Amino acid sequence: MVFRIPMRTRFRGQTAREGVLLRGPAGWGEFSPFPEYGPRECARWLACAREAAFEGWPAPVRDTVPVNATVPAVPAERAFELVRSSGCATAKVKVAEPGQTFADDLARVEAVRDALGPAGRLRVDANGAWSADEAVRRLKELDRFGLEYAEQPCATLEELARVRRACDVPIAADESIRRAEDPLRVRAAEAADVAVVKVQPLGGVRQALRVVEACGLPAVVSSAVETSVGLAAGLALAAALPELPYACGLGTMTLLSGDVTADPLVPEGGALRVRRPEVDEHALSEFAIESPRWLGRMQEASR
Ligand SMILES: O=C(O)CCC(=O)c1ccccc1C(=O)O
Ligand SMILES: [Mg+2]
Repeated sequence: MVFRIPMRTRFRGQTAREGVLLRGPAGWGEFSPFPEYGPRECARWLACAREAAFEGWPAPVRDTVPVNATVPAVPAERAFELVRSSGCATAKVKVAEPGQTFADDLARVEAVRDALGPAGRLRVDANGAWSADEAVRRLKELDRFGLEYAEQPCATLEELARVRRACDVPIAADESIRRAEDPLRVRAAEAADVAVVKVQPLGGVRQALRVVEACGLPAVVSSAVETSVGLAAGLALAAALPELPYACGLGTMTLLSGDVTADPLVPEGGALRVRRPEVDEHALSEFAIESPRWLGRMQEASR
């Protein structure tokens, strides 16, 4: 069944999340690759949905997973409110949004530090938008608000490595880790201190566990802004990792305007309880759409 759920705030240039939910003997799985992704990339997203529906996941080693509040490129006052109401002790702030200035970033990050208090952890995510020189300058400036790390400040591994050598802020690789072979490149280039991993692009929980092991870096499990069905797969990965030193980016349910379960995976006291919510047929019907395009995408991904 195909769904379309409007987002509360534009994120990654998107105003709604669409995808397919499939049901198998092990439960529901979500297939929701972003619109621009081709069949080869989509095949891994589909493998993740199939694992969820037909195999299930490895046993968890913890029963709660701390999460960060995710702060889109919103005005400072909104950012403050978002973090305050999240109950999270860690926040991730989007910076370098196209059409905005560095003054906007500084104001947003300052507001988030105010909302968190001095003990909170604050990370920024530039989605690869800065050059290496720009990143070094801007991270040094933003670090007056105390940064836990900077996620993907630049696009390439070479740039990430240069920034990592030139400033004290730890570097996390996100877009640089999309395929199973990527972590080894990140490690070889000494480009990052932290690996951000997402279950759908990596092809499921088992595959992602292997990727993290091969990478040898501490992992942060992050969502692709999924329904609770997709989030549950990320949560299963975070719950099964031998070590989890950082809060995960799985607190994104509140970015969507609705969910396919009556019991959404939203953080309580800054953490998610490890579980797999039941899909609710009534909630599902509210967001169901007809879409031959999505069924075609799924077919192409299975070839
Ligand atoms: O990490 C988080 O806090 C939430 C997930 C997130 O930011 C994200 C979600 C979808 C696509 C890209 C990104 C990103 O990390 O840039
Ligand atoms: Mg990111």
